[in-house]
Formats: sequence, structure tokens, C-alpha cells
Amino acid sequence: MNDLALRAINLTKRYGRFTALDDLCLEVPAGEVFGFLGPNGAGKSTTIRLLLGQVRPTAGRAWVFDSDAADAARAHRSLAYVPADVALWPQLTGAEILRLLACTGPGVDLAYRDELVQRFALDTSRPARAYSTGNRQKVALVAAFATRAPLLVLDEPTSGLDPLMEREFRIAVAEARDRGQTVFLSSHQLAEVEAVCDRVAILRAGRLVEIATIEQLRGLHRAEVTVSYVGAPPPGLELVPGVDTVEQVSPGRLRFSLIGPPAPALRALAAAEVTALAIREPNLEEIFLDYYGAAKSTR
Ligand SMILES: Nc1ncnc2c1ncn2[C@@H]1O[C@H](COP(=O)(O)OP(=O)(O)OP(=O)(O)O)[C@@H](O)[C@H]1O
Repeated sequence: MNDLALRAINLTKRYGRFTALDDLCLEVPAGEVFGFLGPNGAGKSTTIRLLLGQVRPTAGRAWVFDSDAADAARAHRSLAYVPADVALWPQLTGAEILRLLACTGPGVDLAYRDELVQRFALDTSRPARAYSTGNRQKVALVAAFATRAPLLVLDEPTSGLDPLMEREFRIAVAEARDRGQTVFLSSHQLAEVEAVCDRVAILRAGRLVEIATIEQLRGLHRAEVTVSYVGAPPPGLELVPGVDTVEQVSPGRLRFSLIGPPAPALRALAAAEVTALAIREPNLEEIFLDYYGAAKSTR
């Protein structure tokens, strides 16, 4: 099987004169847990629909392993999909739905499925019409995680789950990774993406603005440094490359923001009698807001 689970080349979708997705180039290696982020309307669902072969690209192409994404019947043999709005057969019970879904995919680990039903505290004896949004989501997640499909495409999969179930979700993603499955996770839950993903892509107004590991993203964004010292403050700190907004928070205490490697700033600090130093790296939410803040006016 191909080493790439997903590949998009110049993938573009226009609706009339409006460009929902613009020239997306993306590669997701098999076995990776990949986060797909973007504000509302950025083009995440459009991308997923293109990857699933549900809409045709205006330009470009996409592949799921060796299959052209447009050949949905073939491509879907190697993936399981959890949509953002899970719709189930209202008259069937959870158990009947899980049995039905098991017949459609590339095979199911039944023992693991039963374990997931317990872990997600899902009452499978009830008809789907009686399920809450979160319970419908659980049925779809249990069905997806229990398949042996090499690729799991999850579109906002935890929006209806409570924190305990979110925790189960994170564990299930880690187990999928351990089995060698690839996970493509579109999410608004930035802490979740930060916790489970190897790499993330950030989409803004239909364009890919960043694709990197969380560590790399942190390196591109501001860390907040707080330094305590006795005697004279470190001289010339504001002139050091990467240092910005130096602020005296109290006598003997400075705070500044730092982008890039800390070595030049540390050399400058060495000139003072530093008694304490704290570097707080940005979390994914702050990184995302950096991009999002700059994007507000563009769509
Ligand atoms: N069938 C369509 N016809 C016209 N415009 C569309 C169509 N589908 C999507 N769009 C537009 O394309 C843009 C991207 O939509 P998309 O649903 O991909 O965003 P998203 O990132 O998934 O957003 P959300 O996080 O809100 O789900 C939006 O501005 C949307 O209005």
C-alpha cells in the first residue's frame, strides 16, 4: 500500500465565482494523526468532501492511498468516516446500526467494538431516534474506531461529547495510531488537536497557511518570558533579535515576548544577576488566534 494515506495536488473548489478551496497541496503519510484546523467557513468540510469524492474538484486531484478520491467506491474501501452531523436510521437500535455498519467496511474487530461500547458508555439497546447528538456521535465513533480501515476521517467528531467522553476519544485515537491507522481529524477543539495530533494544517479563507508539527508551530510564535533579577536590569534587551515588547512588571521583574531560538536573549540576560526565569510557550489556541486574528477581514 502507498506510504501516503492522503494526497492533494492543487485541489481547488469554486462555487460560481466564490473559491471555497484554493490550490491545496497536502500529503498525509500513513500512520500519522493529522489535525485540520480553520475558523468557520475556512474550507475544512469542502476539503473533506473532496477527499471523500462527494464533490468534484474544479481543479487538481486527490488520492486516498492508491485510489483517486473521485473513485469513491474504491477509495472508501480503505477509510472510515465520521461526519460532523451524524444521521442514523431512527428506527434501528444502536446495536443494529453497529452490526449494519460492520458489514459495509473493510472488517471490524468485534471484541474491540464491544470494549468501546462500554468505554463510551453507550446504551446500544435504544433506538437511534431516542439518541442525543452526543450518543449519535458515539455510535459513529465506535463504528469507525472498531474498523480495520487504514484511514479514519473524523470531521468535528467530539463537538457533542462531554469531557469524560472526550478523554475516551483521545485514548481511542492513540490506540488507532498504535495499530498503524492514519487519522485525519478536523476539529475546533484546539486542546484536543494539541494532545493527539502529530502535525496540523491551518486553513484560512480556503488557503493553507501553515502545516507543521505542534513543536514547529510553537517555534514560529511568541513565547512569553518572565525574568527576575537583582541589581541592574539586563542592558539592551529590546535590541536582541526575536525580543519584543519588553515590559517592567514590578521592580526587579521584566516580561517580554520572544520569537525564535532563545540563545541571543539568554546571552543578553547573562549580563544581569538573574534569580528566576520562566518561558511560557504558546498553546495551540494562542497560535491559532494569531492566524485567525489576521484573517478576520479576509472572508
Ligand atoms: N455548495 C456550496 N455552494 C456555495 N458555497 C459553498 C457551498 N459549500 C460551501 N460553500 C462555502 O465555502 C466556504 C467553505 O465552507 P466549508 O463548509 O468548507 O467551511 P468549514 O471550514 O468546514 O467551516 P465550519 O467550520 O463552519 O464547518 C464557506 O464560505 C461556504 O459558505
